[in-house]
Amino acid sequence: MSTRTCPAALELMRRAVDERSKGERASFDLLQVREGHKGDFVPWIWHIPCEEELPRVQRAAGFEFSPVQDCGRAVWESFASPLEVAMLRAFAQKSFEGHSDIPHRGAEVSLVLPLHQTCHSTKRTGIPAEVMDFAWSLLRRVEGAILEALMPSTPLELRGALLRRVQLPALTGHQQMMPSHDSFAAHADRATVAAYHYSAVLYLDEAGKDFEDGELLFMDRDGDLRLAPKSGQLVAFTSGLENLHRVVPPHGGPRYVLAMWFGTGPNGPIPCDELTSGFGAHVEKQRSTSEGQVTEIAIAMIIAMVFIIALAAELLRSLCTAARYYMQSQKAMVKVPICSHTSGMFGDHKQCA
Ligand SMILES: O=C(O)CCC(=O)C(=O)O
Ligand SMILES: [Fe+2]
Repeated sequence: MSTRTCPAALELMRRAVDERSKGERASFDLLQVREGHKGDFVPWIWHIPCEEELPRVQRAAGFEFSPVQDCGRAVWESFASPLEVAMLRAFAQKSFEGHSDIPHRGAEVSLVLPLHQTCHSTKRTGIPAEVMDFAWSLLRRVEGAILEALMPSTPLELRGALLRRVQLPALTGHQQMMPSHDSFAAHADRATVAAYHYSAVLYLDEAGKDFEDGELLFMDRDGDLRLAPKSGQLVAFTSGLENLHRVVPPHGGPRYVLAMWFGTGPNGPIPCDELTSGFGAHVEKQRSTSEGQVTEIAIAMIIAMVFIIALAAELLRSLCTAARYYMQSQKAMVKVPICSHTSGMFGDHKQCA
């Protein structure tokens, strides 16, 4: 069974989006609604009723799952250190901009891909071990934070992790955003991928500083709740329709995030072909670039060799000519006798050497 879309779930989501997109909507700052906050080093936690219809239609369509009993959202204001943020950003930039052979899909690079047991051998290309170790431990920390704040009833399994850059106007070519993954459209993560039960987003930039707008909006029935990204901030939420959300398009700079999804229950790892779909285009591009470079170098070497051979032939010819002249002049010098004339009592006398 595919872990991906279920048409009935998508239809439900479409209806919820229609219903919540009508008319003027009130808008509040999520962090101003301070229920559940206990102190500076603990997350803001909101418990909200679960949306039951989505899991129901997914189960009817044959998707297995462990029910998510407690729904909610949570925000950690400084979850990742500035060094961790800088490392993730640098790694994302490097992979998007072609300075490595890390597989990416448009402006997304998957961190889960190289760690996946069945994809591991074929797709572990170019990602430095220290980056993977660091990313892996960060992902485990996020998992631990979700377990603590949102209390799933069964252990979590990592089912997706994408480093993503959103930039407007969108870049073209191999760095363009994936239309199917653009988070500007209102959605519930679990409606688009049935195996996603908990979502988390780590922000690597700051709204109002690195870009304008770009807030995450939870589209609640009574209005929108805005969360303005801050560097190092983590937001986690249950992935059902209770957390229908969208991203306000940012302006004036790229907006980097690490988006992560976890699942409970028996789905198991997402099949390799689903995880790898669309990834790796840049690797191919790089290969063809390096093949092109090899051809160019070979042509340049052949031209240089022809030039050197012609030069050497010319040099040899000049040397031979010079040597011939020299030999001839030597011969001429030998053949011409050097004579001296002397006159004496017994007549003229000629003596040649
Ligand atoms: O970038 C964000 O703030 C949210 C991203 C998101 O909703 C998603 O990737 O599903
Ligand atoms: Fe989402």
